[in-house]
Amino acid sequence: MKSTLKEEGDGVQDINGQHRATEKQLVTPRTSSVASGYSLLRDPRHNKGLAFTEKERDAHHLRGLLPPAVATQQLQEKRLMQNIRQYQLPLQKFIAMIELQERNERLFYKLLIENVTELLPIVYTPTVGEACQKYGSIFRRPQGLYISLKEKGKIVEVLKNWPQKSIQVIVVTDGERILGLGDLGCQGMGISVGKLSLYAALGGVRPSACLPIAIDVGTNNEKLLNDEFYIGLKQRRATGKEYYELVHEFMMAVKQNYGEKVLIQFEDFANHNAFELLAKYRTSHLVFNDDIQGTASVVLAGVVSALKLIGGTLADHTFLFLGAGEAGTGIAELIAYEVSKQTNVPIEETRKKIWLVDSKGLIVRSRKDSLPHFKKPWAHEHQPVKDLLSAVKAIKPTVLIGSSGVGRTFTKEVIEAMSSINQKPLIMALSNPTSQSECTAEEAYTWSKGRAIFASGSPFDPFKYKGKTFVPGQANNAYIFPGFGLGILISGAVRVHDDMLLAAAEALAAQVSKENYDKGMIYPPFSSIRKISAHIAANVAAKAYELGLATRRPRPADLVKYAESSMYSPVY
Ligand SMILES: O=C([O-])CC(=O)C(=O)O
Ligand SMILES: [Mg+2]
Repeated sequence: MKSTLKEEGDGVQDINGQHRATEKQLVTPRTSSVASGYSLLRDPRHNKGLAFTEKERDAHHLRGLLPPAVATQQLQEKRLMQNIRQYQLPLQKFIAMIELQERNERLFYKLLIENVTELLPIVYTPTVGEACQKYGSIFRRPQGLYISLKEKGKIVEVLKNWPQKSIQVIVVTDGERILGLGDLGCQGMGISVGKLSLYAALGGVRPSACLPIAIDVGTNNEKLLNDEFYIGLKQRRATGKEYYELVHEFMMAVKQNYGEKVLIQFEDFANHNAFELLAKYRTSHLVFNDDIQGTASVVLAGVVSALKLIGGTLADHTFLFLGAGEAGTGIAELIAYEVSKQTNVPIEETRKKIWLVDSKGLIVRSRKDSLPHFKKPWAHEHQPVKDLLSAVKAIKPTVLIGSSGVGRTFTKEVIEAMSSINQKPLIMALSNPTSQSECTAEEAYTWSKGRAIFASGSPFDPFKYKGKTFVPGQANNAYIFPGFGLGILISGAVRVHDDMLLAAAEALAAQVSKENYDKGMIYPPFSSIRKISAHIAANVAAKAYELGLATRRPRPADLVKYAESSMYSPVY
């Protein structure tokens, strides 16, 4: 199927064209038309470097500005990969990739798509975490919009300063809980940029339709407050009314500027704000919280897929979580919701096979009054249990999920206890980056004597145990949000519904092959992520139509094909 719109000039396709005007129609004093000559070489969106052909060199006033050799995109890729592989440190590779993104965007995406297994850990988790920690000292060009308390009252104006006018996806963070690394303030921008690079590379959303945003209300990170290179406001975090007013102004300004159909992804907000913002805006805006909803969907997919290895139905299993924040309670709720749909048992009942441990021990009824609202549904009847190991012994879970943000908490004793209860314990160590993972792949396989089915949020290399190679899966929301976003855009969905998260999980689980299972994998490999994303997008879009939330008419007959044909291609 042919895509409906093709943008002039940059050879990329639009996937949600209803509101869109072409770049030409949108020319205002703030935008410039496509550059030529010297400025073309410095325009990352259109630059091709040595790959400009003889004809293009004549047409765009490039004669003499480039050396005589004409390279293919493949040759450019080869050279760049050679260069990147020479760097020892992941952060050096990260900087090389950012510089490429700022120099030649299409080459950046081509490289990322074709070498996704190697480069995902560089532009994304875990390296992006280190990059955010050091963002001030490695700062180059701004890659997104910074909205701080100084911009209060002027946010519409700030949005207008961004050169691209037809935005389809915004990733916004306030930097308070970046991965499992805590408060990184304004330097959380690195996460917004990284997530949106994945929207384009893995989900095929046009890069020019993506807008990374950091909301800066200060930071409580002393180290950053005392860091001379810190790029954010040097003050402690604003809270309460001041905080909520700024966020509200932002939400309203987005709608005013870009209309109803821009997807706003909340990323790495602290628990106390994440739940509240999602609840507040999900009925009035097209919002998605990646840490609550994206993580829930990817983990549900992993558990459903793992049933082929561990047996039983979803309803047969007992779940124990370490960590009862956004990820933990989000996953727990989506699993309970799915079981309830499958069995026709009310969700209040299906929650009872899901237990959560937080820093104070097992969440039980006697603690209910002192719990924040998002933990209350999990306060089941049980005597107090003080730590994870005791909880494993008391609850006897079949599935253990780490979402605590605290590394090395799945100890040898915990994994051994899981292995004594289960023939094939399912162990998911979700916290990021690698330093915060609840255990390593090596630990899970060794301590379970090769019996664990293991997946983790951050990537681990395959591990050989007693002659067998185990390939750990990466239970990271990166599998979900790019395809999920694409599904929203191709259907013109105006709201996110939990059933769309189930649809995404179902599509992802369906992509795991026998070959994958044979290696112990419960997710398909990232190398086929564009295909996976198209299937996720199609399933999400189908659900949006079914729920009456889709606005694109007519509904494309073959949604997988339509998703594929709508995807951004970085080929020159
Ligand atoms: O960014 C990632 O790798 C996954 C995620 O959302 C988080 O850990 O907060
Ligand atoms: Mg996150």
